[in-house]
Amino acid sequence: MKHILDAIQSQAATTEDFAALPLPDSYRAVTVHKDETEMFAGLATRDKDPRKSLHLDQVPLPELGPGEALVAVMASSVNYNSVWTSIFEPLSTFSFLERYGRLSELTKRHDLPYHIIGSDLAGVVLRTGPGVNAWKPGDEVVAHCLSVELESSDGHNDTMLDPEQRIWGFETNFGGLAEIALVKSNQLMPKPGHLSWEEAAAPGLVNSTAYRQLVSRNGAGMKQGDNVLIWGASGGLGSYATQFALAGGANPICVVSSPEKADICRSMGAEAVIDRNAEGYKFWKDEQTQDPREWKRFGSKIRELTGGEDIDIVFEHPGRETFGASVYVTRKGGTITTCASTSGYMHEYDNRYLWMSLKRIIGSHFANYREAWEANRLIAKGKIHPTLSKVYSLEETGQAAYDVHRNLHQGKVGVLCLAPEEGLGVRDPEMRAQHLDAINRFRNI
Ligand SMILES: C/C=C/C(=O)SCCNC(=O)CCNC(=O)[C@H](O)C(C)(C)COP(=O)(O)OP(=O)(O)OC[C@H]1O[C@@H](n2cnc3c(N)ncnc32)[C@H](O)[C@@H]1OP(=O)(O)O
Ligand SMILES: NC(=O)C1=CN([C@@H]2O[C@H](COP(=O)(O)OP(=O)(O)OC[C@H]3O[C@@H](n4cnc5c(N)ncnc54)[C@H](OP(=O)(O)O)[C@@H]3O)[C@@H](O)[C@H]2O)C=CC1
Repeated sequence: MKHILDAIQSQAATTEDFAALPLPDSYRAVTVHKDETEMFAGLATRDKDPRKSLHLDQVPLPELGPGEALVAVMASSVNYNSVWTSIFEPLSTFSFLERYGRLSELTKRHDLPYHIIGSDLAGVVLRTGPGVNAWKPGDEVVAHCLSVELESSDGHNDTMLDPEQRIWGFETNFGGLAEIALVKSNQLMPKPGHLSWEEAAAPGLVNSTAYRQLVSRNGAGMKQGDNVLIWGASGGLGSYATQFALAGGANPICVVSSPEKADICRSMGAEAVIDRNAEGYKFWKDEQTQDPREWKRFGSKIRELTGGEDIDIVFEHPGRETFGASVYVTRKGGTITTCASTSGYMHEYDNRYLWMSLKRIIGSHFANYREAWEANRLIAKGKIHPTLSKVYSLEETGQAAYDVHRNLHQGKVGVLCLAPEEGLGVRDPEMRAQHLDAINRFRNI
């Protein structure tokens, strides 16, 4: 891999130079193993430890197919989907690989006894397959994680609706937590020049998801002045949702679980912040029974912070624990938009508050290429910033995933893949200097 890294670091290598670089037969990648999917059987979710299930393996280079690209990965990031993969919940991701493998001769490549995970990358294109014209070896890129086949008419209005829609590195193999990744070329986007490799790799998945869920007309279609309730406002998704709300002239009401996280939200510019731990909300009296008085206490706190107004849009992802409260505190005609259920996917809410007050629940999942492109463009223009806190080496990915699983992190956790150290890959230092404080806001806290 050294000659690849040297070419990238030289900044002088041409497209032809990159195209002529010999590719290795194998490379290092973070994997889960098919024969270990039962290793945590009987343990509580919290006790399933990604450090035990994530391996760093030497794996063979996959064959390059039409419309695809092989990318040298300089840096990646940990997403919660990699936590799900590593604890084999809600189901083992090998079932996704087996299903994908049944689709065609080419997709059979993905059905292996190991799963290379990871749904973000920043790096350099090494090779492109037949039919790829928009990208060439040597291009510095980030990759979004939408993988689609687009053979059906269903996906041609909004590619997220393709019946063969998958999340790369979660429902496909050859993901980004590795030295080399295999992507479809329509996952590629230009790497923002003012960011280092690890900063550029951090926003991708969560930034695109938050963009669709909150801003896009496919999601909540946020507008100026909206009161937006953001759960986990300093976490992966929430740290971008908060920035979108502020940049779009809305009013974020940020929910977090510690004074440090509340401070980060304030430093981003949010004024209304709720520390759910300090307030001691108990939306569930026991495993089966919610407590509407606690929804009301939460709603009163929101009214206190907004001058008496209720929520136009709830940015939901904790799921079971918070969903009843989210539906309750939404104003008449308002929207609850959800993309996940971290605390449990069987939600319960009082439907009277939904139908009588004409509220809507919108399901949202990742983003189409255009939405991911628009979200990346905002990063490239310095309107939205990475929220990278801590950076680990590829060897330490298990610990990185453990931090996210245990909610010990802030914003995003990065992983260096081929990049030998942090801070490399900046091509526009002048622009970087203009945004340095914002870029570093989450670092080392
Ligand atoms: C970007 C980052 C994102 C995230 O982080 S998201 C968070 C992580 N992701 C998750 O937690 C989601 C993980 N995935 C899942 O839990 C499962 O993946 C799903 C629940 C989403 C789907 O379940 P499944 O069993 O995999 O697929 P089925 O579509 O339900 O198909 C199973 C069989 O059921 C049949 N079926 C589907 N709908 C119907 C229907 N309406 N009526 C009758 N049958 C139906 C199908 O055809 C198929 O059948 P046949 O097994 O024979 O192929
Ligand atoms: N469908 C999609 O396209 C996507 C789905 N997801 C899913 O969204 C979820 C969140 O992802 P991400 O933001 O990256 O994860 P993070 O862990 O980085 O952030 C989530 C935040 O939510 C808060 N939170 C967690 N549990 C609860 C709870 N029980 N009640 C209230 N708040 C809670 C925590 O903040 P605090 O403790 O400060 O309150 C936490 O920091 C995951 O389940 C992930 O799989 C993520 C991206 C895309």
